[in-house]
Amino acid sequence: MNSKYYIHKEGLQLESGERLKELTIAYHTYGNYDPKRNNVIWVCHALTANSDVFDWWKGLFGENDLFNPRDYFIVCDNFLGSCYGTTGPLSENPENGQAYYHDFPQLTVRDLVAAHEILRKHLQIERIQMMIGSSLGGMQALEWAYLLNGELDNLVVLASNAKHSPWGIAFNESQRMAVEVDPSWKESNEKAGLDGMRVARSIALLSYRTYATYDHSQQENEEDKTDDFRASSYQRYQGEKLARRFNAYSYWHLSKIMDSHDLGRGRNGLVAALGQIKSRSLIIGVNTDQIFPIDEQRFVAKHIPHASFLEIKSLYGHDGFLLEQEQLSKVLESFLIESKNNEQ
Ligand SMILES: CC(=O)SCCNC(=O)CCNC(=O)[C@H](O)C(C)(C)COP(=O)(O)OP(=O)(O)OC[C@H]1O[C@@H](n2cnc3c(N)ncnc32)[C@H](O)[C@@H]1OP(=O)(O)O
Ligand SMILES: N[C@@H](CCO)C(=O)O
Repeated sequence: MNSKYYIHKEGLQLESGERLKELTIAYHTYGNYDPKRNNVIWVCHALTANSDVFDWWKGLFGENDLFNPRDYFIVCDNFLGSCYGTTGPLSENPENGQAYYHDFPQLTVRDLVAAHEILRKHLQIERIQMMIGSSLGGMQALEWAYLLNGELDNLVVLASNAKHSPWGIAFNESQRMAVEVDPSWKESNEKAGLDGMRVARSIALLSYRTYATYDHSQQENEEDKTDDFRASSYQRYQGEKLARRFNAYSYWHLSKIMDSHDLGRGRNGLVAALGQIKSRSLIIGVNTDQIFPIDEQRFVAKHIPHASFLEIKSLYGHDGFLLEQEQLSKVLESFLIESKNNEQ
């Protein structure tokens, strides 16, 4: 992946009151600052992605895509608690030299944003032309946009919300229950809870896709089948695919982080908090999203002073934000052109 690493020796005070003594942040940058340092695109990735945005968001980010290293200085960092290089449950706890495993502290979206802010200062980025985040990444982007003032020109939030819903929390709790009933979850090693996580990913996928997605991609070719259905092997394969690249501790924690998301907590509620966001904003929803229904994005757009709402169409439900690059590329290009015209 060729990540870069920043080690922040001062550590981080968490919202819970606990403290991470030392913090490593893994990140990627592509391109260079323009002479005015006004070409920074910062990406806040979603649940199981990583900082290599050119790898997982091709079609939107790449050498020949809208966000390319000739025109932009692109930054993406792996967020706190994940497992792609930034401090997480498998990292060494400086207090005892062992991996944190079950002792990793509970985090909130605000802690993740505090880590992004540490990296922004380390990279001496004074102004971000556009921040883009989707799903859990969109939660971080909104939270960070609330905290930034003149430093952020444009905000793009995709398939996300301002406070996680009871429906979303229920899906997350069901996934944690799957991890917790795995007998190996009680152990302290890298493989603990992996069977449970396989089930959890299968549950999650039902919220990321739709009836129509499965109807389209998992129909049987044989008429008289009574077992071994394609949809069954698909669910199992998806669990397996995640187990090859993730760990159950991070997965468990990330779902808790998502549940913690409430932009209005301690800030006189959501409407007041959204009203404080100064950046020009584009809030995008996927018409078939079952887990972050588009009314959530309409609400966000309605209460940010300089925001517009846009709906993209997809067969893929929530995961449409990762797959509909062509539609996204067009709308984001227009958004950036309008933004430049407004500046002149
Ligand atoms: C190191 C890394 O990999 S890092 C990060 C990469 N991932 C991320 O960034 C997270 C974001 N990405 C994602 O969540 C997903 O990749 C998405 C949403 C973009 C796409 O989902 P996918 O799982 O690739 O697509 P889809 O749902 O079409 O499934 C295709 C896979 O299922 C397999 N599959 C399809 N039908 C079946 C079936 N009936 N039975 C078994 N397997 C099946 C395909 O062979 C394919 O396998 P492959 O991924 O090994 O090639
Ligand atoms: N399917 C994506 C998005 C979830 O919001 C992921 O695993 O990161």
